[in-house]
Amino acid sequence: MADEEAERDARRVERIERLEELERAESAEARAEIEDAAPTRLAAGEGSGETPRGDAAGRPPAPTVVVDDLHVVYRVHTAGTGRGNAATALARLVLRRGSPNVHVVHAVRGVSFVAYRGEAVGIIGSNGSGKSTLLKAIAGLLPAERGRVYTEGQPSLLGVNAALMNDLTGGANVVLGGLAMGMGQEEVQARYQQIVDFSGINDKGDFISLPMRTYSSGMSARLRFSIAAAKNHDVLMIDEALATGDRAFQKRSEERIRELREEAGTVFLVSHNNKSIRDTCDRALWIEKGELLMDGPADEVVDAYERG
Ligand SMILES: Nc1ncnc2c1ncn2[C@@H]1O[C@H](COP(=O)(O)OP(=O)(O)OP(=O)(O)O)[C@@H](O)[C@H]1O
Repeated sequence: MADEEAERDARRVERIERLEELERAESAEARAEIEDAAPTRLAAGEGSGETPRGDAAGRPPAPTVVVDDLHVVYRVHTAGTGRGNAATALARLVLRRGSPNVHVVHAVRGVSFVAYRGEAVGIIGSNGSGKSTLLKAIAGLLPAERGRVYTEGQPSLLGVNAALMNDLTGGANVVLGGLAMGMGQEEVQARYQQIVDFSGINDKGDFISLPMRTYSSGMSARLRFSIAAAKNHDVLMIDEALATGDRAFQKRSEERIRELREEAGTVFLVSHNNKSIRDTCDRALWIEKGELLMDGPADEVVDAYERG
């Protein structure tokens, strides 16, 4: 048992060193050399029990996200009671006790996994189990209390709460969103109609010229997904967006997610819709109380989750 753990740790360290080497590599040739030199076991999926597919030449796939013993803690400052004085505050400092008014939530507890290019990874678990927190930490929006996250490229978190400007029209938000994702003016113009058509916002009238605050939550979520999905991402993380669209939109989204994966990206999908996870993902992580309970083929993990 201890040997297995030591072996796993050694593999993690090797993977991390290789990713750091990749980060430092100055040219595409140097990166290709490092990737070619990677021992196959570095590319084998830890915990999933599956060896991820390689490329057409049989080379092992490149890791895009390495999460290593990640812990994320929220500290919520609750309203004080007004009691206490400088002496009690000093005692707390000296005794290294936290403030009684700080509520600590340990939302992610020691999660480790490696995701690869071309994978779609579903994240499932009950309410409050830590799924969204995990995605935010991978996107770099929350700091790790302990452990580390390594990513290849800039991960994009697409949530139903992603910030668009509610007072602006849907159309203006398509332009803003495209620019914010790094597209040029011309590219945004070229893709504008495709984004609007994909979202289906104009299917029942000219809604795209109305302010977004007049949209239903489903319409807003569809437009957000359509804007984000217009670009190719190294790592795209989607939080529940599919749950809010109708069946036709969900089908289009699943198709687009498949394309994004084929374009060599990695997609993470948080959803309470088990069918979406089964249809869209090949692998799933089951998170419960902040811990990784199971990591494996999506069908097997969802089956186990449904059995409870
Ligand atoms: N901003 C925050 N401040 C403090 N605690 C938080 C915050 N966000 C989430 N939490 C807590 O962290 C834990 C994990 O929440 P998280 O939103 O990651 O779960 P989830 O699995 O995505 O839940 P759901 O399925 O309901 O969306 C919960 O106990 C939640 O109360």
